[in-house]
Amino acid sequence: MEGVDYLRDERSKAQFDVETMKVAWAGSPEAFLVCDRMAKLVANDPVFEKFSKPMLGRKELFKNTLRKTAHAWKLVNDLHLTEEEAKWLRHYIDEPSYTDLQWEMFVPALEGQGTEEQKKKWVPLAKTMQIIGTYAQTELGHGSNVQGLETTATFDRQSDEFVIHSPTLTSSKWWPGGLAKVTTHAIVYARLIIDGHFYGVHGFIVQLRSLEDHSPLPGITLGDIGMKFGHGTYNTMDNGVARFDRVRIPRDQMLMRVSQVTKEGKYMKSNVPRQLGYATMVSVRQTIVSDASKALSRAVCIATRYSAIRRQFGSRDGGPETQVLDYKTQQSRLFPLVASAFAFRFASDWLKLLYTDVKQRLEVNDFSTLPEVHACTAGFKSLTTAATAEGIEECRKLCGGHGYLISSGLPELFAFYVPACTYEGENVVMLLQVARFLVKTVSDLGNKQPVGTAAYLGRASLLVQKNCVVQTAEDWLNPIAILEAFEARAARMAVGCCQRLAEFKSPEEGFAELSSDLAEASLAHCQVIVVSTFIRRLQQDIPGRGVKQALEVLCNVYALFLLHKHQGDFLATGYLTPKQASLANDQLRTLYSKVRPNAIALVDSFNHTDHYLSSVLGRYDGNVYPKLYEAALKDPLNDSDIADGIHQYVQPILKQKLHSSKL
Ligand SMILES: CCCCCCC/C=C/C(=O)SCCNC(=O)CCNC(=O)[C@H](O)C(C)(C)COP(=O)(O)OP(=O)(O)OC[C@H]1O[C@@H](n2cnc3c(N)ncnc32)[C@H](O)[C@@H]1OP(=O)(O)O
Ligand SMILES: Cc1cc2nc3c(=O)[nH]c(=O)nc-3n(C[C@H](O)[C@H](O)[C@H](O)COP(=O)(O)OP(=O)(O)OC[C@H]3O[C@@H](n4cnc5c(N)ncnc54)[C@H](O)[C@@H]3O)c2cc1C
Repeated sequence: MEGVDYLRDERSKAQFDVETMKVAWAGSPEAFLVCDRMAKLVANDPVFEKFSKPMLGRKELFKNTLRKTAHAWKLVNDLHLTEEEAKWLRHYIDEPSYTDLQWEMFVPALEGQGTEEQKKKWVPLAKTMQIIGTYAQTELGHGSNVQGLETTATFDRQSDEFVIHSPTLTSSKWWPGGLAKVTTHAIVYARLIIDGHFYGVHGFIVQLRSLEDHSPLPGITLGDIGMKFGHGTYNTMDNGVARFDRVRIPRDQMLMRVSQVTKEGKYMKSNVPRQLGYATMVSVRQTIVSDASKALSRAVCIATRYSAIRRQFGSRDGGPETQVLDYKTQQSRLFPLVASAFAFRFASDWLKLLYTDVKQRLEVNDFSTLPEVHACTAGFKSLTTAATAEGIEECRKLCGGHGYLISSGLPELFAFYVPACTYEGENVVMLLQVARFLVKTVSDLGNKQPVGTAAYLGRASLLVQKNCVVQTAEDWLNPIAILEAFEARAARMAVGCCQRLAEFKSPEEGFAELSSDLAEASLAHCQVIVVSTFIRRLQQDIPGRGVKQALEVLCNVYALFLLHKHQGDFLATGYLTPKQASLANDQLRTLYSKVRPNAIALVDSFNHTDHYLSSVLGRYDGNVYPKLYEAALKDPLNDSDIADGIHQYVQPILKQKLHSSKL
């Protein structure tokens, strides 16, 4: 029956004001209004329909996304949307497309690495979509090792040009989004060569296609790299390959904020560190953290609503069976993920502030906080994407068999999300960047007091000696106890690694040998920051009936779940006793009971539309079974009772005359 809310009873149990929680989740009343408006705009526009996507072939998928992207751009202009609104519009359209690269990478690369003159020329062209650009860094042979890229940019003094060339097969640019069929320009990362000397990898603005007829320019070979994991998700995007055969570009198309090449061929370094050439990656990693909370919130919304509808076992005297959401095992798998979505949300808000601060500093050539911001963005990127990818898969399993149906929304979400663990810095490689920062910080403790996110390491000598004072399960509700446990474990792991590094012949050899331990120490460090960010968020004013209390429960769930998951670390580093670890787990069970009545209201607070969720299991009204049936009937195989191929391939088998020996 239409109009019935099958989750009404669940919603009535909420102990907090959902509307205010929506604002807390969005970040501010203004942010909530923008998201809400853009979500509804997309949900109510038939052009953005996406339920038929799984049935489309590759070419149709790609064209369908081009059509949606063109419509979105028209809306941006017709409705005079701000950049922020346009970003949310893209988000809710929910289809990887060339515009992701245009806005998340091409424009930021121009803005961050271009000179004032270059920005003046190129940024307006990009922002009005008169040119469409991508970020062409990765090659067939190298992705993580940026300094190992092989594409060359050789300066030709005579013509005042750079010659962009792909000298080997492995130097082919490979992966850039939009490159295969759409983009007219790219920031191509290449080794700069002047008079036979190498000057490291730099970014160059290269025009790829004619602005008249869209054909590739002479000397440039472009193509698609082929189908990717999952069907209807990343295959909407034309990730591409590019080869350059001595393609000439004017000298002023090298991005010259970090270093310049004069027309005489002199290489000049600005007063800025070369790492600024990596600034675009910092910017996108920060966005990826924010996207992690969105993707995880989507998965847990589906799994929580479905778990309230789904019933198995426990019926007595013909009464209703137990909602699977009431099983402690279901809660212990699901509620930490709900809590993680909130933790990542607040961590990303904080990271945004940190990034905004560093951006302002970079503009006035203050590079002092760049290493810390790089470590934070790299570490958070790794922590949040790994947990989100695992979380989406866990949500699929939490939905039992139906979770495996495309109509559950979870397989496509997983396929769409999982490359985030690889792109923009492979997750382990990113943790090793955090490790470099940690090793430096710990090694320097005698000379320099660490600040910001590493400040707790300044108390390392104390943290390696102190023991946990928790005596009861209730003691684990104290944020000071929680935070100290995380700091002590992280400090002990980092200090332990540094002590063992000293036993090796060289730091490089030690770093390579201990890299697994270093990656674990880095994760522990990042968890300190995420937990402390959540705790600090709760120290702020949070209006609304019961909102702060509900968030406090989630904060404790997040922290104690991590403590339970990594109790091996906490015990091995000697800060906790097994009894204290067990008390934490007791408290965790109590906390799950506190989350239970609020479960549906918490996921309602994400304010996700049914369009965005695209999940029969996660429908707002909980009308799962009739809609599952309806969705199944729409499968093309159900167009007729007798499918194509039955007469040709099945009936002959059924009608075969068997020899008696085979009977
Ligand atoms: C939200 C929308 C999504 C849009 C779709 C996304 C589509 C995907 C796009 C992409 O994937 S684009 C390609 C992204 N590629 C990568 O992320 C490559 C990963 N590799 C690297 O980032 C680096 O090369 C490295 C692994 C971090 C460093 O390797 P290496 O040790 O060789 O570095 P060096 O060049 O020698 O520099 C080391 C020095 O620099 C510091 N550093 C490294 N990165 C940064 C940075 N981003 N910002 C600031 N500083 C950085 C590093 O810590 C070292 O410092 P020191 O220890 O020497 O002080
Ligand atoms: C969907 C998608 C979209 C992308 N879009 C773009 C784009 O628009 N533009 C672009 O330029 N690129 C893009 N990329 C490429 C992406 O940035 C790279 O794939 C990524 O940086 C990882 O590099 P890699 O493929 O070389 O992995 P590798 O580095 O080859 O990783 C393979 C394995 O080696 C390990 N490893 C590597 N180095 C080390 C080390 N030092 N220590 C220990 N272990 C190590 C890794 O942990 C991993 O397990 C995209 C990739 C994907 C999947």
